[in-house]
Amino acid sequence: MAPPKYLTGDKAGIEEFLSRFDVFLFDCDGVLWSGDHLFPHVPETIEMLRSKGKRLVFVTNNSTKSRADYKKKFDQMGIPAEVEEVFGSSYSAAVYIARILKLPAPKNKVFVLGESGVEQELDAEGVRYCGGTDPAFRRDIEPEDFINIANGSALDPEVGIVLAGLDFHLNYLKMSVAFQYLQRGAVFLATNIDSSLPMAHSLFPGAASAGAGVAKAIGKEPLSLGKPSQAMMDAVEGKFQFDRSRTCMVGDRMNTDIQFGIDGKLGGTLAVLTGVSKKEDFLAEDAQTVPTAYIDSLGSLLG
Ligand SMILES: O=C(O)[C@H](O)[C@H](O)COP(=O)(O)O
Ligand SMILES: [Mg+2]
Repeated sequence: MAPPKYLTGDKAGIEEFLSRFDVFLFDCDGVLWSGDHLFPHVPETIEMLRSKGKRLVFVTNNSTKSRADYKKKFDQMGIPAEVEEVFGSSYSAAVYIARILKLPAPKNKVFVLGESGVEQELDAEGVRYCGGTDPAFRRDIEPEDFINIANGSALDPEVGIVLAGLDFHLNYLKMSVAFQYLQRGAVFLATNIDSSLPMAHSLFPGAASAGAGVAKAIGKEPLSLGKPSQAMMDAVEGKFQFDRSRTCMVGDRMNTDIQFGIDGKLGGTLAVLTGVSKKEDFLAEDAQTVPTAYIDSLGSLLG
C-alpha cells in the first residue's frame, strides 16, 4: 500500500491533488467542526473548492440531526451549503427502510433508539415509528414495566424494526423494550457503528456504544446503514450521480470515512487530523486502512 502523501504546506501538492477530483464527499464531525466548535478556515476552504467548480456532498454518520437540521447548523456556522447536499445516516436508514426493506404493513413500524434527526427522516419517507424522543420513555423502569413488557401489553404490535442510532437519552427501559421487539422477530438496524463521537475536542460514546447493550442482549449486531456501508455509497451515488474515479472522500476516521471511500473504489481519500484518527493509526506498518493523502486540518487546503 502506497504511503499517504502529506499535503499541509505543500501548495503544488495540494493543487495537483485537488485537480484529480470533481466531487468531494465531506464528513462533518471531526472535519468541519467538533460539536459546536467550527475548525479554523472551514467556510473559506469550502468557498475555495466551490470557486474551482468542485461539487460537494456532506456525508455524515451523525443521526441526531436531519438534513434540515444540518442546513441550519451550516447557516449558523457560515458554511456555504445547501440542504440538498446533505446525506446523513438517518436519511440513509429511512431510505433503506422505506424503499428497500419495505416490510408489509401493518408490521412495518420502527422502534427508535435515537434522537429527532432519525424521526424527521422517517417522517420524510412516510415511515411510522415510536420510541425515540417520546418523553414516555425518559424515565426509570418500574416493577410493573417488567410485567407489561413481557406480556406485550406495553408493546406496539405493529413494530417490525428496531433502529439504533446515537441516543443521548438511552436508558434501561428503552433497551428492554427494544430487546423485547427483537426477541419477537423485529429486524435489527443501525444508522451507524461509530464507537466514539468527537465533541468539545474530546471523545464521547458513539452510536455503536448506544446500541451495544441491546446487541449484546440479543446476541447479534445490527445491519448498519452508515459509513462504511456500501449500501450508503450506492444511495449517495444514486442521488448525486458522480464518476467514482473523480471523487474523493474527506474524513477524520479510518474505519468509517476512509474505509467508505476505499471500499467504494473512489479515486481517492483524504484524512484530516482534527478528529478521531491520529496519523500513527495509518502510518503504522500494519495499518489496515490507509488514505491517499492527509492534512493537519481542512483549512490546510488553502495552502
Ligand atoms: O457516534 C456517532 O454517531 C459518530 O461519532 C458521529 O456521528 C460521526 O459523525 P461524522 O463524523 O460521520 O460526521
Ligand atoms: Mg467524522
